[in-house]
Amino acid sequence: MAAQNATDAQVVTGPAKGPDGVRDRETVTEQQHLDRVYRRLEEKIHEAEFLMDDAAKRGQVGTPGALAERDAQVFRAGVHLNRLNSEFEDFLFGRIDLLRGKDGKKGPDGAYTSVEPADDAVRDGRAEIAETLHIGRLGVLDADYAPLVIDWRAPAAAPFYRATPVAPGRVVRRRVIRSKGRKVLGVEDDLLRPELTTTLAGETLPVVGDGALMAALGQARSHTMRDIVSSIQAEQDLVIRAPAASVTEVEGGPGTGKTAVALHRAAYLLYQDRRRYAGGILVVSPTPLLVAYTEGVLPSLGEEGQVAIRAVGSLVDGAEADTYDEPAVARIKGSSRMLKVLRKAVRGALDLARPATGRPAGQLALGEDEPPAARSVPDRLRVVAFGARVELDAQELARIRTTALGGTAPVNLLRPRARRLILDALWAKAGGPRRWSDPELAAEARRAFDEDITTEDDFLAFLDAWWPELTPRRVLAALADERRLGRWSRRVLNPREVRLLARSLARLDAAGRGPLSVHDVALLDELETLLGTPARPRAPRELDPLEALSGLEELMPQRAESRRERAERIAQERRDYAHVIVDEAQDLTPMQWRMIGRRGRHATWTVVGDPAQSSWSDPDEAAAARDEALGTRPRRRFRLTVNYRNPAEIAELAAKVLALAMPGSESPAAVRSTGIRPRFRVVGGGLARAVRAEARHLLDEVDGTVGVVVPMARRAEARQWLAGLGERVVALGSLEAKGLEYDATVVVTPAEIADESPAGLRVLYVALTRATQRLTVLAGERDDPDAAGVPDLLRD
Ligand SMILES: Nc1ncnc2c1ncn2[C@@H]1O[C@H](COP(=O)(O)OP(=O)(O)OP(=O)(O)O)[C@@H](O)[C@H]1O
Repeated sequence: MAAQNATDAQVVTGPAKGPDGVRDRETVTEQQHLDRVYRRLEEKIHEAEFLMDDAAKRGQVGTPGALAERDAQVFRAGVHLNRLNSEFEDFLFGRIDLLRGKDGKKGPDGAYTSVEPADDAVRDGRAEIAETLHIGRLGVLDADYAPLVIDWRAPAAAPFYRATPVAPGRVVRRRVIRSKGRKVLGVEDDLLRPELTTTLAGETLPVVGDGALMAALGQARSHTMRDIVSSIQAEQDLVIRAPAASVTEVEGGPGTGKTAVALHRAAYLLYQDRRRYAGGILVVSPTPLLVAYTEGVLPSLGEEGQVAIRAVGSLVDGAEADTYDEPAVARIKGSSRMLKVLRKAVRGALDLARPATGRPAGQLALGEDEPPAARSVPDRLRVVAFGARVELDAQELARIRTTALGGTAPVNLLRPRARRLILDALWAKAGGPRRWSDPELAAEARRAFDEDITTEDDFLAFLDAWWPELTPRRVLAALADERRLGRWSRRVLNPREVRLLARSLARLDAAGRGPLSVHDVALLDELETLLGTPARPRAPRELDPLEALSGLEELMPQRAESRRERAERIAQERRDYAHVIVDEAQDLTPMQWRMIGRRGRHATWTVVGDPAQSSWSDPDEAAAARDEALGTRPRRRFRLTVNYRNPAEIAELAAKVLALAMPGSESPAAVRSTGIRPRFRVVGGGLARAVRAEARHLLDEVDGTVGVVVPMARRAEARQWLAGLGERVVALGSLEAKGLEYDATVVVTPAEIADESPAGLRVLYVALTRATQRLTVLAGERDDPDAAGVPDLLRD
């Protein structure tokens, strides 16, 4: 690991490569340790199987005590089996050799806890290694409870990530072990106190190779993200292990590891406090593509099904957004001004249909399949009471509705109140209060009166039509009527905005069915809160006593749902999380912040983002909404400074756009350079041909993936351009590129991307920072390319 804490973008080169003999010997040493670890794991598997067996027998005894004991044993044994049987690519990946510490105290993992060396640990530039720790994905103790492997999240593992030559603590040598399954492939060392002569078991400490981090960064990319557990850098480790109190805010430019850090932090929090966080962490991602790209990371860290990772357009159950609004519409839908409009809409929506003049209540057409908006709102109610007809007319009904709607309670929850007011009015009109002088008899008569009326089918039909239970989708669809929307948004939206918004929602039918955009989903969520869901009797759920033990389901194959199903179920059942992680936070609109805020009212938060990559046009408004969602909770801020994704040559080009997009902001320092400069091509004989040719060229150049980033408006056609080129290449709209990375990218017509929205330059900056190895820029006419094909925006 050569570049630990390479905050100034310089690779701290490790010591010279050891001779092959030393390398082989050290590899054998680590192989022996790994063999020991696996032998111990096998013993544990046998133990676990025995426990499972034994527990099953105890279960047959059948007393409550025996059952509880069986449950606990099955659970523990199951946890072991499940973990031990997992195929880890590199179960063991690190080792640190440490000096004697200040005191002799040991932690629960069997390692010494002292961070600093004892005063006399070094004498005359000589020291002995007093402790060697191996770091891996899970902790393993030997039969005597001595640590064979320390879990990467345990406090004792922190020096592996944090020690630097400037502040080495007790660490003398840090070793990255490359292994696959049971085989050690090689080791790379990093000497943190090169000035010392250090001995290990009497021999001079051998040191081998360098470049573990660089090897990781240079690897070909696939369509799924890898974990970085063996090469987390010091500044990243500080974020991952930051205490979960209140809000942890992380900023950093493209490629600084924000997403990786956020996911590793989720795993760390689970390790720290499983009771609190299991099933209770929500990660919000900007796009379904980024969800798909990142969702394998937590399972590879041994945390399966415990964290809900959801795209911001999929946070509302049953609403899967697959459409992007044009920027002007997105801007309206995302703005907090929409809150005022929606507040009016939920109350106004009760009057959606035209009054059905002259039609008596009880003869209303209320066909089940009829869309709600087509139903008529009755303008009078007639009942028979005390042998006479009693009627409430349109004016009286309107008055009752206004009274019922007073206050801010959710509209659907006000229906019982409205019903009561109607019965009061009918009772009064029928002369009920005058008929009985005895209060008890009067109360009895009133009860009978209410019961008679409310069990009439006609009355129930009236109520359903006059105060229907509104759904968020129905109200959203109601905004598609320009005149109605104009009324509800008076002095909030201007006529042009009203037109744009209404037109964009015309995609939905009257019941709100139809394609939703990402921004519609936040509106639906807001509407759900404003409308409220009336309590309904629930079907009693059959309880299995084993379910009381958290995490058990995933261990019982015969009953288990798939892991993905489980994660989805957790997400559906939970509305309020213990920890909310927001990735690409700079892109959230005020309405989206409100939606996410509702899911983390009692949560602690980790918020990662980069203002320079924001595709939201009004950052101040979004910042205000973010403040509101996060409330007054104290915030701890971190900054990541090193770009691990882009080689310096690509980062340098992107920095030119950054200077235009956000003058004065700093680019993160690229940690490596490839010597390969970005390529420029001018679109000559047609865009499709040029893009296809360039994609082909790059597929030959790299082993992994190629991403072709196009303006949003060209998204659909771009997929056709690449047809038949295979799975390594994908086309994506500029907004979809967020958070993703490819070995090589083609950025198509930068000026068009920049012109697509007020935040277009920042969107272009995102597009230019996706490549790990190669970048080609294809300039169109609007790019005004120079003789070398360099677009105007990318020139010095
Ligand atoms: N310590 C590390 N060791 C190895 N690889 C790393 C490390 N840190 C980051 N990376 C790699 O760098 C790349 C960028 O990381 P990541 O996507 O998390 O960055 P980001 O800050 O979220 O970027 P963006 O803002 O562009 O979305 C990933 O391939 C990640 O695996």
